[in-house]
Order: sequence, then structure tokens, then C-alpha cells
Amino acid sequence: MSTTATPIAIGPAATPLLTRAVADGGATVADLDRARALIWNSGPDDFPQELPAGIEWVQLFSAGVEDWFSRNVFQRFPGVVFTSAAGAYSHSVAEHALAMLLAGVRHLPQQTQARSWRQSEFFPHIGTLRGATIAIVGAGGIGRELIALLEPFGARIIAVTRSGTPIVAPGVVETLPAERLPEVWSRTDHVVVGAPATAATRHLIGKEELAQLKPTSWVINIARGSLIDTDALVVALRDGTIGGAGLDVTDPEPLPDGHPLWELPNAVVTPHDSNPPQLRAGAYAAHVANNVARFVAGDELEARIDVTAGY
Ligand SMILES: O=CC(=O)O
Repeated sequence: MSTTATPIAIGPAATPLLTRAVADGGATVADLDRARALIWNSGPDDFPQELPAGIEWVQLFSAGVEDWFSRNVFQRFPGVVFTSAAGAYSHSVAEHALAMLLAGVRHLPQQTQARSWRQSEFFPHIGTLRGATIAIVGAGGIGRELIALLEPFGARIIAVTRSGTPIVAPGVVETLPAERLPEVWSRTDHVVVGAPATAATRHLIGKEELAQLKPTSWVINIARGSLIDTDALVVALRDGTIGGAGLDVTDPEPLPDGHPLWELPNAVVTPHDSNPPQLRAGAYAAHVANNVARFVAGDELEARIDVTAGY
């Protein structure tokens, strides 16, 4: 280590990828007491109870950080800057959302479960994304990546963000602030939710919102299960109030065996694996390398956690 390199610790255990990511701009140190920053490659449960006074910055490895909030970690270290991995995994998760949306609109779950040639029964249910209106509720990193992936399909996107600052990208016909969300449900063909889990986003979609969607609408959740009222969703799926749901996240999670969502032909459930470890590791290392370079240069860090906003 050169005498000028910024000392950074990796915990709870260093990996070759993270060590390389840190070495790009800083120097890995094993002793937390000598470090100015900590790259944390695990969840909140094994996070240190105390941090040495020299730690200025902690990089977390998940995009969503509600578990850290509920354990009061940020509140315990008010002088430390925390950054999440928000944005780092956007491509993988957006690809998963697109796969679910396409599966739903093309009626694939029902067709592939049929195990017989029922063409005339399926014809009327097959739709297209071309010209369809898709609301992306919580258009952050994943939403913006999905907007890019959707471009060739010719869909019309209504993006909803906290501020409503216009997203200028092909396909986006409107950006609405969160307070105008109630007008979205009756105007859209499909919904993708990508908002962080906070008190304000809990049950963002419930009975009333589902009732305003179309019987052909698909609701895709690649964010957090708490955003949707599961009981209301099960009823809407059973009654045909909406076309279907693609869920990579559920409430409760893990979704217990025997839960009604497993049995519904118009529910596509994947076990929170839109960002599997083999894709996550490289994306996380790239995010770390970028933030280490920023930290060393004294620049603003990416994905800084806003304790007031709750994500
Ligand atoms: O859900 C995964 C994450 O928050 O990174």
C-alpha cells in the first residue's frame, strides 16, 4: 500500500472482485480501525454494533435498505455517509420485469400450463406491448433501465417519480409526481412497480387501485412485496379484475408453500431472484469501484441514502 492511498476495509469478508474494485482507487486494509470507509458485503444482522470514529463512508450491498432502517443502523451512525447499491442491479432486474410483462401480455403462463392445443381459446387473450400504456411507478434506476429496454416495443410509458421531474427518453409520454398517482390506474394498460419500501409506499396497490385497472392489465412487482396488498391482489386475480400479476417479490416473503398465489394460473411468481448472485457480484464490484473513485476524489457518492426520505 502506498502511504497516500485511501485505506478502505471490506467486511465481513473480502472477495477477489471487491478487493480489485477497491484497489482501483484505494487500498484494502484488514483493520477497520485504520480504514476511512467500509465496503459491507452482507446484510444488517452481522453489521458491527460500533464503528471506529475514522469511518466516514459505508457502502451497502443491497439496493433496497428497509431492513437497515428497521434495525436503526443509519440512525445509530449519524455522522457516517451510507450508500446503497441502488442502480447497480438495474439491468438484471429490468430484464426480469420485461420477461414477466411479455409473458403476461402474450398469455404464456396459461398457455404453457394447458398441456393441450387450445388455440381458439387462447387467441382472444393474446395482446401486444405495441401501443400499450405502461405505468412505471417509482421510475428510479430499474424503471429507467426498463424504459430503455421497452423502446423497441413501441409502448407508451407513464413514469411516476417522487418529484415528477420529466424523464426525457423515447417512449415516455408523461412523468407524474407521486401525488398524482391516483389518476394513473384508470389510464394505464399495465403497471410495473419499482418504488422503494417505505411507510409511504406500503400497499400502494390495494383493492381500490386494482378495481380501476383493466381486466387485461398485468401488474409486475420487482421491488418489494409490501407495495401490494397481497390479499386484495389474490381476490383480483381470482375474480379476473385484472389480467395477471408477475411477482419477483411477495408479502409475505418467502411466499409459503400452499399460498393461493402459487395456484393461480394468472400469477407468475419467482423467488426474489431477478438479481442472482452470479450476476450481482460483478455489478456490485463495478458500483463499488465507481464509488471508491468518487470517494478518493472527494466527489459526491452514488446512491447516497437519504434518512429523511427513507431510502
Ligand atoms: O432486492 C434486492 C436488493 O435490494 O438489492
